[in-house]
Amino acid sequence: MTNLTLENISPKYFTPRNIEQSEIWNKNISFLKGKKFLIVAPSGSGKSTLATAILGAHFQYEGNIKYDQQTVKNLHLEEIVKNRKDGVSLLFQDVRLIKNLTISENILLRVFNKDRKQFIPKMKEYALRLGIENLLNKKAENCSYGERQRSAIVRSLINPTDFLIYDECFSHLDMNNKQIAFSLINEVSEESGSSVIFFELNEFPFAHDYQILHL
Ligand SMILES: Nc1ncnc2c1ncn2[C@@H]1O[C@H](COP(=O)(O)OP(=O)(O)OP(=O)(O)O)[C@@H](O)[C@H]1O
Repeated sequence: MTNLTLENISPKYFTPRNIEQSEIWNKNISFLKGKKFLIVAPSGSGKSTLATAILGAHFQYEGNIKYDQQTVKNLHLEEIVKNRKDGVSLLFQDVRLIKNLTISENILLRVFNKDRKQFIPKMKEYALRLGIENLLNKKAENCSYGERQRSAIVRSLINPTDFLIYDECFSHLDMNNKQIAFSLINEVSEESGSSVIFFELNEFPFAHDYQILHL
């Protein structure tokens, strides 16, 4: 997928405050593969609503979301599921690791039916960068929230989709880990040619070259 388009979308179950000023709701926006975006919005303004709508997880919005020329609302469930393997992935705000699997098992789930062994060196390298290399054999349920967040970031990068979406993915990380994770996401996405779309409460407190959009 090279183009993710939002056509005049607005949520059905609530009306965002300041919707007229929004740079996204009720506008036409095209996210081009390879470009980087930071969507800034206060709590309750609809970040998770928009992120999950883009993933095709619900259709509770007016307007249309398109994957290239295809309208997401018209896709069959199997096509949406297929698309999540290589088109669009979302790191949910609540992380969603499978609690009784180890961190490495959770990470390698994103490899699907490819040969897992070939992804192990990359997993170890990313885990080392994020300081979780000693947790790979630990069950997710026994890890702290910040450790799970770092693990989920590795999972998102192990077999990257065309569009990588992150919903407040640094919320439990200290500044040092935030910067390390941000750099890793940039490096991997640039190598794979993926787009990155961050949803954040505030702008990043460090230098970046992301296009900022206010929800
Ligand atoms: N399924 C739903 N049905 C009805 N209202 C909902 C539903 N999901 C979310 N809302 C409401 O929609 C609004 C936006 O919620 P959303 O979770 O998208 O915001 P957010 O910007 O991600 O918030 P936060 O930063 O606090 O996580 C809120 O007022 C919320 O209560």
